[in-house]
Amino acid sequence: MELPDGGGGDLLVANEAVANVANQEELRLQRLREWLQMCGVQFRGCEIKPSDEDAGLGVFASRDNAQGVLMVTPLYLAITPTSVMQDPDLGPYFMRLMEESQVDDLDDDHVDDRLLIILFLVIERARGRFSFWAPWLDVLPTEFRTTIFFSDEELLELEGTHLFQATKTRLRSLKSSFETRAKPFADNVLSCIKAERREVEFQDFLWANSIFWTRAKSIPCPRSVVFPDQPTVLPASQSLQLGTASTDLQLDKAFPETTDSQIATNGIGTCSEYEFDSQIATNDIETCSEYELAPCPSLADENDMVVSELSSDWIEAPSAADDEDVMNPSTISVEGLVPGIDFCNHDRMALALWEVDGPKGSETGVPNSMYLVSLRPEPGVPYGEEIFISYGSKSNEELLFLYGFVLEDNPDDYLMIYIPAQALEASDCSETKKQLLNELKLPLRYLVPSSELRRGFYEELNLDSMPKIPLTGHSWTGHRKTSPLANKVVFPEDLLTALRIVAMGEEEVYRVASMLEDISDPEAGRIPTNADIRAAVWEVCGNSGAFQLLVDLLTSNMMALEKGTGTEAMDAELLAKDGKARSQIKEQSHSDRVIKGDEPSDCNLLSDNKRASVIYRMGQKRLVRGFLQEAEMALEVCLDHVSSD
Ligand SMILES: C[S@@+](CC[C@H](N)C(=O)[O-])C[C@H]1O[C@@H](n2cnc3c(N)ncnc32)[C@H](O)[C@@H]1O
Repeated sequence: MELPDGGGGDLLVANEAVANVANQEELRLQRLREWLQMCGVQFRGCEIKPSDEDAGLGVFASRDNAQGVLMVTPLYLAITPTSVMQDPDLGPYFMRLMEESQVDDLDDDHVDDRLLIILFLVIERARGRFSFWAPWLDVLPTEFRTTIFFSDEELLELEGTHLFQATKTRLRSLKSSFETRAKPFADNVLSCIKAERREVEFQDFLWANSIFWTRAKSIPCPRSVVFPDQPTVLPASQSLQLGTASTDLQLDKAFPETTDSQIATNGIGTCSEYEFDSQIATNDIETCSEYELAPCPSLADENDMVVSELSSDWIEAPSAADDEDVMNPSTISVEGLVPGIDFCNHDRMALALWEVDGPKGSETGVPNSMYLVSLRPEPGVPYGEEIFISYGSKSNEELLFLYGFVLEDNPDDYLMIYIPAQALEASDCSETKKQLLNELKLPLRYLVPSSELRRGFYEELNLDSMPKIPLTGHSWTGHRKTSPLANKVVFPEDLLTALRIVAMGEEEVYRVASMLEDISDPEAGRIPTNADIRAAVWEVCGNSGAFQLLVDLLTSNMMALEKGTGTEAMDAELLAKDGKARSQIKEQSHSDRVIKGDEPSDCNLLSDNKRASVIYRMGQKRLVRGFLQEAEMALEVCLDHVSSD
């Protein structure tokens, strides 16, 4: 057919190219489905396909009124430290690596369970078509929107936020880990096995790292899966490679049934996936190790942000699962990837979740499996609707850092308030203060949920519940009265105690020390308790120094944010213009866009990374403003209270 103008030919070529890509994608998906089924994954009313939400692939109802168990993945398919060490091809290399790493003890670059899985992914991907996992690896994302993938220019959109430093720190530590551990190991292994590539690059490591953190879960595994009774039994992947019709049966034998009781499920309420936020909210430095964008609590440079450990919510906080382990020794929490269920996208209000079925398979008929279950009431999920799970109540800071997306007006946002180590270091009697903080196990950084603002001074006054004054019964306690408005204070008591300690002047330190001395009697075995220390600090300091320091900290926090990227109002304007441009684009028909060959150019349209950054940083500015107002009002109230005494 003759085309009316020369441009028509180009358009045809462009459209053909688009169709070609779509066909390739469909082929890859088909291969994935067949592979998953061959591996024993059961689809019971759902399928994996591209998500409408610009979120890559997702899981969708494949029939009307889908309900109950929708997908089952046998746990022998999970990639866990155990499965890596038992891999028929790579296991011996990993065993040796672990042994060597124990001897080397390279501080930061030791090989932990997570690095083990990340290295496994790096190598399997480089093996290409020789990898047993190829059909799964082929459909996994190759591009990420997490901040470690931001260009330098995009990263500047985060200047002044916690994520700015955290991203740089994370990249530095990944680089070091790649050079000292990952590359030498992976290149060595790849030179000894069948593989498409013999060398790996830093980008491969970043890819594997992102795949792990965006998809890994803490799985309450039956003990028999983690420690199979017969380690010499043919491991899962090798049996599968044989490609026999009875693959499933062979695999089942790899993990013999035990007499252990049915393992506990990990649904909402019991699964720590859903409790990660509360872990953070405890502000406990020990339990908060999953996600620490915090400044180093040791006396590092103020700007030396660390991400000592980070976690996705696919990886849940350890506590609940650990509790489960203690209560039920037949399960052990193991971090790993579970092909199939790992395609579920996040919705904080999701009505589906994953659970683990025990050795008897009483929920699914598949012993030792993970399953996706929809709790949507009758009539269930309609055909074609996406089935989401909740990754937990996550702030935009976490979502962007760990998964590469944010939620507008995220109700789970929080503000990280930290006391710079320098402020402590530069203050009077810093050593004594450090001792007090250590004694009371008070960290220097706190996560304050945005929801706290709902009960602050700027909400309706509520004087019903009177504050509790810390009383220990010593003659010197109870003199300092608390303002009746103290129940409006939105900041955690631990943060206030830490601030009181850091803000103390020399004289106050001596007074606290002398009060504690009063009640000490080492010969009688009487030493001040933590409650005594808190009470003494309260008696001497009250709240004014703490609130003044807090106001100063939040003011400088706001200045850093605004110096980096402008005011909250400027961000709001950027988003409003972007929103307008986006809706205009939506109005254009899809075919229109295909014919034009690319996205309409609109200078108001923000790139996805920039838009996510603006949403996140605007939320941070809003929170700093809100908490600063609260701190200023609290300071005013407590100064009034002191002067009226
Ligand atoms: C566990 S994977 C889910 C499957 C993934 N969509 C895929 O294509 O393989 C998690 C990733 O999915 C994407 N994702 C999940 N939920 C999302 C959401 N609500 N909005 C945007 N992206 C989302 C993010 O890229 C995230 O890092």
